[in-house]
Amino acid sequence: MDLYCTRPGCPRPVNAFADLDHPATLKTVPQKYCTTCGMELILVGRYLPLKLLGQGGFGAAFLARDRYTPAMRQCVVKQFLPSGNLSPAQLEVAQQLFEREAEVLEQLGNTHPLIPDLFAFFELTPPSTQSGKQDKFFYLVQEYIDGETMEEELVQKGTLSPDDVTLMLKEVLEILTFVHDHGSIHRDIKPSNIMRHRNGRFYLLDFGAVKQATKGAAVAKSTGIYSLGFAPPEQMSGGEVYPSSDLYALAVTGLMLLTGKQPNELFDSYSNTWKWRSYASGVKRSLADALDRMLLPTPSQRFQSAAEVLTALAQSSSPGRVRSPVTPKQAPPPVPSSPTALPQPLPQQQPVSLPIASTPASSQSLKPARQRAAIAPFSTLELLGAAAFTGFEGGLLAIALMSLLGTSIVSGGFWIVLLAGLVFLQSRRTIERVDLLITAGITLAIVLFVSPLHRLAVYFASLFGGNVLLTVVAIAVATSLGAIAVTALFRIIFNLLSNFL
Ligand SMILES: Nc1ncnc2c1ncn2[C@@H]1O[C@H](COP(=O)(O)OP(=O)(O)OP(=O)(O)O)[C@@H](O)[C@H]1O
Repeated sequence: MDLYCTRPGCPRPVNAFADLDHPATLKTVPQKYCTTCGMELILVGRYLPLKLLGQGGFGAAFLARDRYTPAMRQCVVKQFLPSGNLSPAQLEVAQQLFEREAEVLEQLGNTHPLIPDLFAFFELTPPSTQSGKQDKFFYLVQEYIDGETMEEELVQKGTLSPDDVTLMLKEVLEILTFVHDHGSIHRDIKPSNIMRHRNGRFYLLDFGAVKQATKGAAVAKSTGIYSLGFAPPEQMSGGEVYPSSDLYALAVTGLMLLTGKQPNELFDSYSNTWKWRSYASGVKRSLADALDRMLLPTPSQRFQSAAEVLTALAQSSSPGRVRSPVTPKQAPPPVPSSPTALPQPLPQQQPVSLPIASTPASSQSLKPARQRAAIAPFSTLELLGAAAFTGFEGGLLAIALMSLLGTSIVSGGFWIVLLAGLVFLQSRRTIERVDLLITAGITLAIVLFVSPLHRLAVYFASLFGGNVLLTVVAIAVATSLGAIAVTALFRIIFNLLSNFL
């Protein structure tokens, strides 16, 4: 079994322990330590971190198992890990936010089925890697939701259907009704904080930014923790936030899922309106109108509760033409180009900012979601497959071009341009998987059946006594293997470097 070291910056966090493959040893072994940095791996002797799930503004999240439950229940361990050089005041505020997430999960998660349960909250003080010092890490263990965030779903699907979006909105609105009724405001609703479980139910995650509202008034001063592009004007300006502030962010989330576009692409700053309807078809009028009302700039103009939106959505309305958007009476927020949680003024107007972690995982999360939505990252297998294809094509193109133009600068130039074009098309995922096989098959057939294109292979076949078909295939396979080897070598070097740097 592999255990993941949770010490921030550990150069080799993955530790393999063959003895832990035996359930009896796994249950009874007192502790395991990171072979690189000496950090204890079994957190409080109970939780086994297996892999890094992601890294947000205030910490890292790990998939883990609880060895004190009969089925070694899966769970998520979140570690408090504020990034950057924080002043003691900033650190305290950031720590308060993390502790608040634990408190809210304990209150809300353990009573609502669609908010993750809190399992544990503890701190560890392992010896630091700098001699004589001690580190201090805070951990929060919560229920693991086996599914995908809406952000991940958007990456795969491009857009979601209006019915799917309505389903998501209804479930999240039900959860928000519960959250608001309990005097809290989530304040960070966005696609990456909504998860669809494999059983189809939607969950609301990440209560790190939640704000307890004053009982009765149901308003709270903004702490300035929000996600750009999703937060309403009152939150952006550091003013009071309301239940309708969450409705605004939920509506932006809905637009993003319906259109596959980023908030800044949908917000027209010239007319101060959200212009999204032309990007989404088949949206029922009741849904479109509800979204527009949730997006009004003044909190009092919006629906006043999640329950009101649910009622509006329940009203039947036929698909087709929808009314034009409601014109806001007040200037909406400036919509920035990247929907990322950013540092802002903190509670009681403290001039404190909380920078986001600058680790590789976090910098990935800082990329505009659209880039990730457009092109999914390549797995190692896909990368090697692409290398095999490029090498194969490279071999065939070399035979064809040299047969036609000889071994000249012109044929070399053409070869490079064609290969670069193929690599570009693959990098954009314009051609992938079965397209690669079809393209390789067609190119092979053309080179084999158009005789001027395989003159070079005829020459080699006569030299070595083989037949033309085998010579062509042998050259293409050899260049394909060469490309795989080079790519694998670069991949290994890249992995090694990223472990050390
Ligand atoms: N309870 C959970 N169950 C399953 N996966 C989870 C759970 N909580 C978090 N995750 C996964 O871990 C990832 C990181 O979560 P985390 O809350 O630390 O950061 P984030 O939401 O990506 O960032 P930010 O703090 O900027 O909102 C999430 O994107 C999600 O995929």
